[in-house]
Amino acid sequence: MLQTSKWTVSGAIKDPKSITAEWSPINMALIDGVQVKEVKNVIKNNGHLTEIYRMDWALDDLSVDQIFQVSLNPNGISAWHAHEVTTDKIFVTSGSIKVVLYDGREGSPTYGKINEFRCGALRPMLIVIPPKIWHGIQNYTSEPGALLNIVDKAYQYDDPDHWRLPSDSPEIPYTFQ
Ligand SMILES: Cc1cn([C@H]2C[C@H](O)[C@@H](COP(=O)(O)OP(=O)(O)O[C@H]3O[C@@H](C)C(=O)[C@@H](O)[C@H]3O)O2)c(=O)[nH]c1=O
Repeated sequence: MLQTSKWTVSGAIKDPKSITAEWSPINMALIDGVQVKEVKNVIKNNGHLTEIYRMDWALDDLSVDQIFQVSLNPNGISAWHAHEVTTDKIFVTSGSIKVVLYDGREGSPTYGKINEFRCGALRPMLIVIPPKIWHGIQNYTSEPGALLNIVDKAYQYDDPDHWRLPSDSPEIPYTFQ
């Protein structure tokens, strides 16, 4: 590196690499079984179109049994959720929402791993969350946000496939800031 005269000041720290050439965070090795399908908005004269889900993306061979929407108030947090047999396919459709995953499956090759995605209108993507993966969402903006959840097993009113942990559970090595 070219030696230059001293120009920094005490305490200055040089940035490490933080992003790949495809504009993804560098430490984003996915939890085993998690898939991400990034899409691009089609901008039209009168707005834009965004594909949410296609069977021919061939992400898995699961059916679509139900789609529901979750809105998240500004600065809202909804965490932690897990399902034993249901796969969540989450797509943030408005605002910007952080989607955080944690692999608590003992024996998994990515046991203990966290994935954090910032997604929404600015960076549209479908996140496939296999069963038994803990997940939480945070609207870290002051604007409303919403997501669609495409599931392969519809919500069972009498016996929900849904486990919860508090958003600040020490069991999951993640802190919502
Ligand atoms: C999922 C669902 C819930 N409900 C009811 C059950 C409950 O009284 C109320 C809130 O449901 P939940 O507690 O599951 O909602 P919520 O706590 O927002 O959980 C949701 O958060 C996102 C991030 C997820 O990952 C999903 O697991 C989904 O369950 O809505 C339905 O009527 N239909 C449904 O399809």
